[in-house]
Amino acid sequence: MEAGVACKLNYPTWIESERFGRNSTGSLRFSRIAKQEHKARLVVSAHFPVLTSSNRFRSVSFEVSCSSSKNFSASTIETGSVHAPYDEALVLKNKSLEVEPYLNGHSIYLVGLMGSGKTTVGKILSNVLSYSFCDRGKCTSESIKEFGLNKKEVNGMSVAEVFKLHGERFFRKKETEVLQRLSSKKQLVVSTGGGAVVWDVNWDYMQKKGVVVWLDVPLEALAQRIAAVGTHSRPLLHYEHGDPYTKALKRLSYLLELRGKNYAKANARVSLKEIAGKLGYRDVSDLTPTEIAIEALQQIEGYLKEEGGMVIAGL
Ligand SMILES: Nc1ncnc2c1ncn2[C@@H]1O[C@H](COP(=O)(O)OP(=O)(O)OP(=O)(O)O)[C@@H](O)[C@H]1O
Ligand SMILES: O=C(O)C1=C[C@@H](O)[C@@H](O)[C@H](O)C1
Repeated sequence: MEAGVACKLNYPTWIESERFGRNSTGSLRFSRIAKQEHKARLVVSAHFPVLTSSNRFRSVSFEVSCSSSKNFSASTIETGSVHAPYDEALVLKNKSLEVEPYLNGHSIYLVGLMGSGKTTVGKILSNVLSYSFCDRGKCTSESIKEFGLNKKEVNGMSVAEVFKLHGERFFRKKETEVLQRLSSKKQLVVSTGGGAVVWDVNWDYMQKKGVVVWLDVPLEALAQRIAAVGTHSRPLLHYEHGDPYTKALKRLSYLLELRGKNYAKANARVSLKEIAGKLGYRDVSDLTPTEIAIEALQQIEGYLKEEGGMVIAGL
């Protein structure tokens, strides 16, 4: 009887469809009752190892035991292993559902050096949380019509042109105006400019109804990303000489020295080095933007739990 029930229930399929969470290692137990025939209860205990960059599948070892309404003592009917895929979209969704009650509508402000992924990760977070995404003022929500201060244009000019014509200070003032206007809104994910952390007043605006999250990416990885797309749209890199990678690395090192203590004031820090270490990856470039977004939610949850939930003024 037991083997027959086990075959019908196809337990490797459950293992693949169950939530494994994103712990780097651990174990799970779950059971199903087969209504047909002898009302048997099958229990699967699964143990899953650390993820490695070379393999985004987990080799899950399992033990299946079975008991029936007539015979309560469980007997092991099979042990073995299956390859369970790591479904990052599902993990992200589950994490967002866990975080939502703590977040309670707080906006998320992403800060970090240029190229750190504020736009890329921000879009993923806004989708999964159903928040409006704002790239320095331009928001996806129709109800928020802000002055545009996004990457492509400020009053019709590129950021590079604004820096050239009006200077950095003018740009920063506009950035502050945008943050001030966004500060009264909830349910936003905001990708801020790399230098937004420098002016104290911006912190008051970001933290009024928001949690500030620092995307902490190693300088070499940032320089690689920027070199891949070119430095033309990032005016602060134009002060340096050399090939795009060298220009980016030099300027970013200088900016980090200047701003490091400001980024460190963020409520939550997402360190790519730490995530790569936890997941057993050799290099931060192995991390997907979704894996980074999951860690951001994890860090936000940690911060809000520590703060006793909804402590941010006005919520
Ligand atoms: N996790 C990642 N892995 C690899 N490339 C990434 C990752 N995240 C972002 N990128 C790439 O890095 C570049 C910069 O990303 P993005 O525009 O999201 O950063 P940003 O912090 O908004 O930058 P900026 O402040 O300069 O506008 C883009 O080309 C993007 O595709
Ligand atoms: O680090 C900075 O100061 C900047 C970063 C980019 O996001 C742009 O907002 C602009 O190039 C300034």
